[in-house]
Amino acid sequence: MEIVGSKIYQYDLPLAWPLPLKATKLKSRQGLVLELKVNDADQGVGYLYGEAAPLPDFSLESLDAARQQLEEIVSALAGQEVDPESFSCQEWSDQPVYPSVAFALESAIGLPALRADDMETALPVAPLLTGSTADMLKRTGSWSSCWPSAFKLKVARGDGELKPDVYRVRQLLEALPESVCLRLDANRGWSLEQAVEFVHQIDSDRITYIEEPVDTASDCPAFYQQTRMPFAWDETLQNPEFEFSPQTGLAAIVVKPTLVGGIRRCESLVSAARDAGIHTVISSTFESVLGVNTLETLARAWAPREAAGLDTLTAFKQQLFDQPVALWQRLPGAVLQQMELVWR
Ligand SMILES: O=C(O)CCC(=O)C1=CC=C[C@@H](O)[C@@H]1C(=O)O
Ligand SMILES: [Mg+2]
Repeated sequence: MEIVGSKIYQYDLPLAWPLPLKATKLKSRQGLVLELKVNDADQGVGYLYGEAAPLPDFSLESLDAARQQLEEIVSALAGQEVDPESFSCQEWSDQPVYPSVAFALESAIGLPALRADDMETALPVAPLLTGSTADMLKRTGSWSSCWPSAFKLKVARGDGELKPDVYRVRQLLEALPESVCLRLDANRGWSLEQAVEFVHQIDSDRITYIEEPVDTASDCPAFYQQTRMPFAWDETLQNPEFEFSPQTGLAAIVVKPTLVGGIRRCESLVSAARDAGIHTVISSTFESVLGVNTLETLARAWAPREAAGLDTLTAFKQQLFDQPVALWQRLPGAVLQQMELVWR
């Protein structure tokens, strides 16, 4: 496949409420959309898209740095032949490629090769509960479709106080059918003692796992030993030096390509986890609908039966687009015009 041309657009989409991250409350979400014009021996000329949307507080690269690196790599790719099945963007840069940039490039080029034949069967998703306990109970209380296997919610957001989390989890478990579990995410917000104490105060049988339960990752095995509560890795995977090796008590890896890297890096983590019998949850980072659609394709390819962590579009007041966009087609003019063309 030949890269015939490329453009980079920038979006700025309002969020439905200020999104609490670590230090920041985000009112609008910004990101880059890469458009590649390609010529494929079988398909002819077409358009492929990728999204680079570093998340403030979570990504190490800024939007400007991502944009600059994306420009450098697409310049190097102009007129070049690439193999969608093995394309690795690191081969086109002297610098370590930022995760968000690798995700944009490798998903734009590699996604057609990963698309499953069956894109119709619904992908299971673990809905993300946000806001106050009342907001969460309102959402679960008016649940009208099939119950998911699990909901996800954040814990350890207070100032070290365990009580609010304990009450919230107890209330939710009481309100939900017995068959529904919770996935909790502490984002490394607890000490080992706090995490252990928390588990002792809840009905741990209906907690699938706690993502990053403790502030010191090397304490995870001790956490499991003292509680028998499975844990999952998210932040741990974001260390570029990280190499997968299974640990007792590790239930799942929560893979966020925008924060971990491109298809090649994520694929190697997913396959190492699979070999070790560890679950993979593909998860989003508040990307636009374009990025979330890409992540859905990856989830179908890598972990089709696992409830994916893709319930983040509800945070947007307005979506980049509402209609399905066919592969190889150019995005409609009205969608492109909503964004700023920042490079061509
Ligand atoms: O993983 C999911 O189910 C949804 C996404 C999600 O929870 C997150 C996305 C990005 C940053 C955090 O707010 C949070 C996480 O840490 O997992
Ligand atoms: Mg997490």
